[in-house]
Amino acid sequence: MASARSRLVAEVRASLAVARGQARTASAIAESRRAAALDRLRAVRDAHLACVNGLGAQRERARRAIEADFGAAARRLADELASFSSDHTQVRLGTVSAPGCEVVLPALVPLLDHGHLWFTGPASDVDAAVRTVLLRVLTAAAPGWVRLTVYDPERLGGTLSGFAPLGAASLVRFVGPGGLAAALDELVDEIQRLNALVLAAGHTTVAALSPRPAPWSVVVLLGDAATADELTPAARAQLDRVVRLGPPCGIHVVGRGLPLPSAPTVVRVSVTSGRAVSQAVADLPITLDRPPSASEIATHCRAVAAAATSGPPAATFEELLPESYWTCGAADEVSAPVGTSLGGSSLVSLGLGDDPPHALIGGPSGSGKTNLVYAWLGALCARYSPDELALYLLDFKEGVSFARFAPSARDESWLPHVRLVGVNINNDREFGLALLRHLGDELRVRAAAAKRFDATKLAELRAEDPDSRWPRIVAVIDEFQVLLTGRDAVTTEAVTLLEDLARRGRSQGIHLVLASQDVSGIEALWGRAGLVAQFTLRVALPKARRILAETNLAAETIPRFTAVVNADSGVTPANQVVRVPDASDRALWRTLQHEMWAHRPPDSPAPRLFDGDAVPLLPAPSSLSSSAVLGETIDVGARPAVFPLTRAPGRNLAVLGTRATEATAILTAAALSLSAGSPSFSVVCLDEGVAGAAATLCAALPGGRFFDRCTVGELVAELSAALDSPTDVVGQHVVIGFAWDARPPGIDLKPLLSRGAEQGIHVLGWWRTVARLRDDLGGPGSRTDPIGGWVALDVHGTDLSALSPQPGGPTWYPRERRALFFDRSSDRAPQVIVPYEIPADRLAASPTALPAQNRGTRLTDPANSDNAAGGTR
Ligand SMILES: Nc1ncnc2c1ncn2[C@@H]1O[C@H](COP(=O)(O)OP(=O)(O)OP(=O)(O)O)[C@@H](O)[C@H]1O
Repeated sequence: MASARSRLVAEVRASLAVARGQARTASAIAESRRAAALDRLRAVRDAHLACVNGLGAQRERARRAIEADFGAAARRLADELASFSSDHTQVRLGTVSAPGCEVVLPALVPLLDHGHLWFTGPASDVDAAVRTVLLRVLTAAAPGWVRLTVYDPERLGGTLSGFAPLGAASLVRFVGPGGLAAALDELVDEIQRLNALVLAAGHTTVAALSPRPAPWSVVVLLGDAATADELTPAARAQLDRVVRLGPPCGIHVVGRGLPLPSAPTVVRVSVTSGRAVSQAVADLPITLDRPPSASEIATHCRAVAAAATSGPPAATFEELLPESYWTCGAADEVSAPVGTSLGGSSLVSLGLGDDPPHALIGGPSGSGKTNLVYAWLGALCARYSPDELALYLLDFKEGVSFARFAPSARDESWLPHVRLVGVNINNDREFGLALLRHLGDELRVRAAAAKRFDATKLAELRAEDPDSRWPRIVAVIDEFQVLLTGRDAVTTEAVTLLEDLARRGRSQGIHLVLASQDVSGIEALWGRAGLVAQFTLRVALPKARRILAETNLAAETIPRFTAVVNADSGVTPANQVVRVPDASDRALWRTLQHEMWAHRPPDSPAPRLFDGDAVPLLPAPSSLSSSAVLGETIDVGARPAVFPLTRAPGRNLAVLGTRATEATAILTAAALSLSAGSPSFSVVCLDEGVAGAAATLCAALPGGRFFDRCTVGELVAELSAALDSPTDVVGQHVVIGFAWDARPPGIDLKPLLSRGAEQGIHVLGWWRTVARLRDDLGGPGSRTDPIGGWVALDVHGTDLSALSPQPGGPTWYPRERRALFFDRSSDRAPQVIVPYEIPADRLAASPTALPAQNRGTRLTDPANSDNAAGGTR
């Protein structure tokens, strides 16, 4: 039993030993596996760490690379933007910076050649931004290539006063309140002209043209709610056109406060307190640049103006004059400098001869046309003697610009070259016509002489006929368009004469210089291509329109006191820009004129001066005359208009109209001039208003008899009776009748008017209406030939139809101190005359005059045939 137990114990023990062994083995295996797993874990951990470390370094490298690229790109962009801001098409408002980016970028908005810039916000903030923009634009473009038009109705330009120095180069213009519409009209005109130019060249913008034909025009509109009223619907439509069509033409609007139409070209910027925001810079907050101070602006603008007009100093007027006077010959041409070239110091001359033969000068009022003409005339007259050059000077504007060349009460000298001066003739177009007729006559004289000598041009005529004087004639007509305004006989004849002179004057040495400020004047010519083509010398002052060729816009860009001179009909390549000196100084001119006057040829006549505002004096009777002098004709010779009293039927004269002073002057001049002959006179006065003048006249007439309402019947009866016994009439008798229409009823003038003249009894009478004269002739439908001549005052042309050869009457609009005279026996058409003023000494009582109340001596009394005073009847 024990052994069994022992065996059993042994067996258990052995089993337990085996089990323990097995457990130890399993444990050792597990331990070694755990160790291996731990090793693996460690290795993985190490590898992970290494990987993480590598990735971090890599990421750091990548981050650095990205940052470096970003910095470089930002700097590149900043550089590009900076270069943009010096490009004139973009304008810098301030700066923008993106979050997280240390680089600050310029805030640029497009303007020139792109669009418009419209600000909103408090006016003072906006105005500061506008000043920044304008100064930037002026800085970016070449000097002279940006022009400003400023509409600032509230402060009358004060908001942008710093820009005023640009005015010295005509680069800024301030438009006053009320001027907006006109300024917009001008801009639209300009767009139209530039568009035509651009389209003609096959482009769409002026920027595509080279050279650029016109500077940029920046229109600054500083309006507010109150001034918005000035934008009438028409002005609004024009503004709309400027906004839509301006940018391709270089015309841009900048401003605030007006309802600017929306268009893709308008960049809007909202401004407040030094900050701004605009879609054009992605709505990023803009920090506006510090606005320039007024003094900074002024300094800069002065520099721009100076640069735009820079160059060596311009010649003075004295420098245009030669060292010795009158040394040049005019056989081939007359030529003289008018200034120095822009940017240079060489003198630029204007010449007239075979080519170019005639000149057109244009420019708006105040642009310097007259000054240029003075400069040219001074330089010409100093070079050519009066035998070489003759001047005819006419000025149709109100003013006396050429009067200084004629003698006056203060200065007896004259410019010896001047043959004729017409001033204040704006209402006397007839005087322009008279000059053209005179030149036409001269042309015919020269053409006949040339034919005799077989000469084809002036140089040949002068060579063939050295003993005669054939100066070149230069006729200057300022504001000549006045002559061509009106569809009447004056215009028609003037155009015909101009055409003839322009065509044939070239070879005969007759040259026309036409000046005008008015585009319409040039346009009046423009319709006559043949005429304009002869004016190949063109001179365009700043802003002159239509003087140069259509596509030549040089006059738009030139500064003040310069001119584009072009001797090839205005085509662009022939442009020469000249700086014209101040030649208007009176003292300088007086010295020059005195010097030349002192050396004038001994037979040099004083020029004829026609002053439309002056009243001519009745000339002294030169000879015994049988013609009545009525007034001065409007012509070069200042001839008196005369009405001969021949013994032919109808040699009676009617003065018609209600202007008593002028009617009296005409009748007085007629009677006094006739008194140089040997007629006897009766003076009839039927209007109390002129009784004094009539009595004075009567007293001045040798043997004059005076009749009034009470006695006129006796005179008419006496004269009518004399008609029936012609042998009773001795010598010539003239009845001067004041206000015939006021005579008492029953006194019939018809026999006297119809049959008197052939028997030596002439009636020179004043009727206040044409109808009353017609009544005295027998009523409507009666013959008017007893009135051989008439002088119309304030009577309309149509009223004169029965007395005039033109159907419907002459074209006549009554005007002060002018009358229309027609002599049936000699005139084809009536002519305008100026009634004379009667010198007081001509009205001194005649020693042979009868007392006023004396109506005595019988006309038919042979004892009175020599007009000696006789006894009373
Ligand atoms: N080159 C110049 N230098 C200095 N002053 C000048 C010059 N040209 C013109 N002026 C001055 O400018 C003013 C206007 O000139 P001017 O009378 O010649 O102009 P305009 O074109 O004839 O004008 P308008 O047609 O109204 O008569 C005058 O006072 C004149 O003295």
